[in-house]
Amino acid sequence: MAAVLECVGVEKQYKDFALKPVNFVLEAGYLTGLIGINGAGKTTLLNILSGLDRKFSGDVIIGGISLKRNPSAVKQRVSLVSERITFFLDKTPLENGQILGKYFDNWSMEEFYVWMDRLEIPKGKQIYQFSKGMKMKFQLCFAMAHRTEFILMDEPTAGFDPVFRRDFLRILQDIMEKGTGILMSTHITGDLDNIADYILLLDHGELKINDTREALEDKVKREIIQGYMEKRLHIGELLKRNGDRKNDIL
Ligand SMILES: Nc1ncnc2c1ncn2[C@@H]1O[C@H](COP(=O)(O)OP(=O)(O)OP(=O)(O)O)[C@@H](O)[C@H]1O
Repeated sequence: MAAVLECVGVEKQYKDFALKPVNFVLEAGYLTGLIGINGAGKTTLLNILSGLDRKFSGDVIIGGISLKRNPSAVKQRVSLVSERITFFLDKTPLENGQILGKYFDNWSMEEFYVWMDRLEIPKGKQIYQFSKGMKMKFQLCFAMAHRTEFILMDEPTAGFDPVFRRDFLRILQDIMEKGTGILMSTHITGDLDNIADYILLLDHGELKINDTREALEDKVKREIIQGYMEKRLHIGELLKRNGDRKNDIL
């Protein structure tokens, strides 16, 4: 059975912001889009889910293991791709892999090479010389070599050029085909078209939508049809007002 990540009543309070109890379940092998405007709480939530931020209420359970009780075991099963994550910036991707890879049970140097080749990461260049997009790609390579069941991505497309943005969709599909679950935050909903299976919408720290994309599409289609019907009624009304009694039926 595919692993699940359960977010159970996760709450966090900052001075001027509250993440209200958040509950949802992610399934490995699917992509969930986490949508919200600036300041909605996306990064706050992703930092908690990845085990980076330990000061929160509630719990995160992956494959039955509690983040609160066993953070190191959970961190072996989830990785975070985020602009805020730091590696050894004065070292090369290869050196980072050699130094940090040994902390991860499932680390594969071979997989690390394969992904660095695929994403055209200069293996021998120090990371501080990388552009924003290159750093994000490097982190994705690192996450793939770490071979976790879930990858959390915080606005990954922000630094990508339009050409790579398109390639990135193919990459996400390949990752999912390997059985990995993806939770990807964005405020560009177009990034999720044709790829997201589930949608979460955060609004001022509150989870307002937690649904499949299909269900949301059906709802919108129903609303469009409803709108169309209303328009018809309005036209009927117009005709009536214009003295056309024949169209009373409308
Ligand atoms: N360390 C902190 N101390 C106090 N408040 C914080 C801290 N980190 C974040 N916040 C606040 O929490 C709220 C949510 O921030 P967060 O970064 O999670 O939003 P976001 O949805 O990721 O936004 P963006 O799309 O701009 O990245 C914001 O109001 C922010 O000011």
